[in-house]
Amino acid sequence: MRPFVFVNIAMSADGKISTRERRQVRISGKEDFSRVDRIKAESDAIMVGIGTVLADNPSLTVKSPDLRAERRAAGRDEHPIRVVVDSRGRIPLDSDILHKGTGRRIVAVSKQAPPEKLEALEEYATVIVAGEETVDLTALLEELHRRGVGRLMVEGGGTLIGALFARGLVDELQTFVGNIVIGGEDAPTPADGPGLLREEDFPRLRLTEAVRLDEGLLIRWGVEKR
Ligand SMILES: NC(=O)c1ccc[n+]([C@@H]2O[C@H](COP(=O)([O-])OP(=O)(O)OC[C@H]3O[C@@H](n4cnc5c(N)ncnc54)[C@H](O)[C@@H]3O)[C@@H](O)[C@H]2O)c1
Ligand SMILES: Nc1nc(=O)c(N)c(NC[C@H](O)[C@H](O)[C@H](O)COP(=O)(O)O)[nH]1
Repeated sequence: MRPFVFVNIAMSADGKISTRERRQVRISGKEDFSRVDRIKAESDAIMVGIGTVLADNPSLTVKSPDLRAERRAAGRDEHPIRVVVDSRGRIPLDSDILHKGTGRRIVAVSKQAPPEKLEALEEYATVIVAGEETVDLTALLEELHRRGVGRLMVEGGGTLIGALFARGLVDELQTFVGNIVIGGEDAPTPADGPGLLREEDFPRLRLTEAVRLDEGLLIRWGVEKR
């Protein structure tokens, strides 16, 4: 058993999620950021790859005091569990994700992570070891489910999202398309990594919503079961 997994990503009109230097870019407007805050508050956990932590240093906390109060009233932590997928345990110990906001953190590593780093990390987060070289995403999702995660939001980046799609581990995709053009063949996109080759392996999507938001478009897709 694994959680319901949905991906939320903001991309430019030309399909890029940041610059070729992997510098964070503001693609969403106010309306989209408040939508993101709401879907975050509705989740049990929120997951990113280490590339996103190193590039953006996000805290992944719920920003709205009202939404935090709603979670508390429902007997939940103020913020969803923050999960970092970090094969070699590269996460800096002063990352915002380990410090900002109350609540639980999980760092998922593979057997390649140095034991002394894991020991230091355990002061701030629960460490889950899954996989030999990279993190075994299927095993990680099963472990998160065992720990009570029913609804998991994935905030990127492209490498992690590409790997989740390739393994058939995504149930829904929410894409905000913003009104800028970033360009660059090396700029990250919503599903990076090696990509898929055979058409029969491509995840098929079902359009569930397309609405104007800010100066862009929010598109929601369900992923067909294979
Ligand atoms: N626009 C947006 O909504 C948005 C959201 C998040 C990130 N970003 C951007 O994305 C970029 C970061 O993305 P990225 O692709 O470099 O990194 P990422 O966040 O996808 O992290 C990738 C890393 O995860 C680790 N990993 C461990 N196990 C793995 C597995 N089984 N499969 C895949 N990866 C595994 C690897 O170390 C890998 O390098 C940054 O430029 C950031 O600004 C944009
Ligand atoms: N939805 C969205 N629109 C964007 O324009 C953009 N650049 C991101 N990027 C995702 C990313 O990693 C963010 O930086 C975190 O969603 C915010 O992290 P904070 O909790 O505020 O620290 N996400």
